[in-house]
Amino acid sequence: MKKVLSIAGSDCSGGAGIQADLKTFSAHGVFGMSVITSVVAENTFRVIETQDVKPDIIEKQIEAVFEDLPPEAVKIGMLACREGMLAVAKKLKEWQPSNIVIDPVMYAKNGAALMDPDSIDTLIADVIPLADMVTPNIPEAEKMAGFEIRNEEDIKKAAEIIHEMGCQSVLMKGGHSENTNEATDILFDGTDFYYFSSPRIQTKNTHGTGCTYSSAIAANLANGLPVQKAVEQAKAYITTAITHSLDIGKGNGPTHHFYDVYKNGLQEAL
Ligand SMILES: Nc1ncnc2c1ncn2[C@@H]1O[C@H](COP(=O)(O)OP(=O)(O)OP(=O)(O)O)[C@@H](O)[C@H]1O
Ligand SMILES: Cc1ncc(COP(=O)(O)O)c(N)n1
Repeated sequence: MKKVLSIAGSDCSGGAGIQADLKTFSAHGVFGMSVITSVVAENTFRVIETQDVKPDIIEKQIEAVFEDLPPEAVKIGMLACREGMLAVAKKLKEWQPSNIVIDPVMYAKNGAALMDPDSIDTLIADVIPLADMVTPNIPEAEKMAGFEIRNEEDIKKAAEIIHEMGCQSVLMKGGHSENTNEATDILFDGTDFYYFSSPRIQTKNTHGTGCTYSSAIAANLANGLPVQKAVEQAKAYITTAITHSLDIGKGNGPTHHFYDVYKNGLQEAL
């Protein structure tokens, strides 16, 4: 069985972060592992408080995983602060895993900050260059690229700027472009642009979509799929997981991760 590691924050309400990542890994038939960077007291409608894990403990968790169970892919989610980013970058440079997928989490769905805005320079200089794929949503891409994204040309321009930061590919997620009937993501591999579209589902229950999507991509890469196929199948998975998302909690409910969701997603992708 392939092994996949998530380096991310803990969402005690189970919809996003490490919890979403591990559910996604199980649904993809890979062995999931976790390095927790921050403990977030949050639920479907608010973030109460976060406590960042000490950089030394982040490093030791990574050491514990890699010296014993080296993963075939690594997904990186919430990195709250500069010190945590540097700890992760240091250990990944040391262990050099394949298939690193980085979801540059900056805000929760309700707008609460999950990353110190002052650490964006460290994210760009020290973390992004490690990535085989970076998966920003539109607001995150705007912060990274440094300009407002208004149309498809802007999305492509931002993808090129982010690619220049040293990652192998960039997947621009279109979940936030709410004035269209489609949810379209655009992958840039440094040469070509590839489009992945699904019908836009009318639901408020999208807590954890970004976490789930990047984890599904990492699991697919670990299972040996080439990059475009990994994204295509992850797109089918997230679309089905949103279609069957759960109307629980007072805010944005979570996506659904039953094994049949993966099977259905795969069938839709084929
Ligand atoms: N309402 C929707 N219907 C269909 N697909 C969606 C919808 N919302 C998001 N998606 C898809 O879900 C995936 C995650 O994209 P999204 O932009 O929501 O990520 P994110 O912003 O990082 O997540 P979050 O907002 O939860 O932090 C993308 O493939 C996107 O196209
Ligand atoms: C610990 C943690 N990590 C990430 C997110 C964002 O989740 P998403 O972008 O998938 O909705 C979150 N709300 N909490």
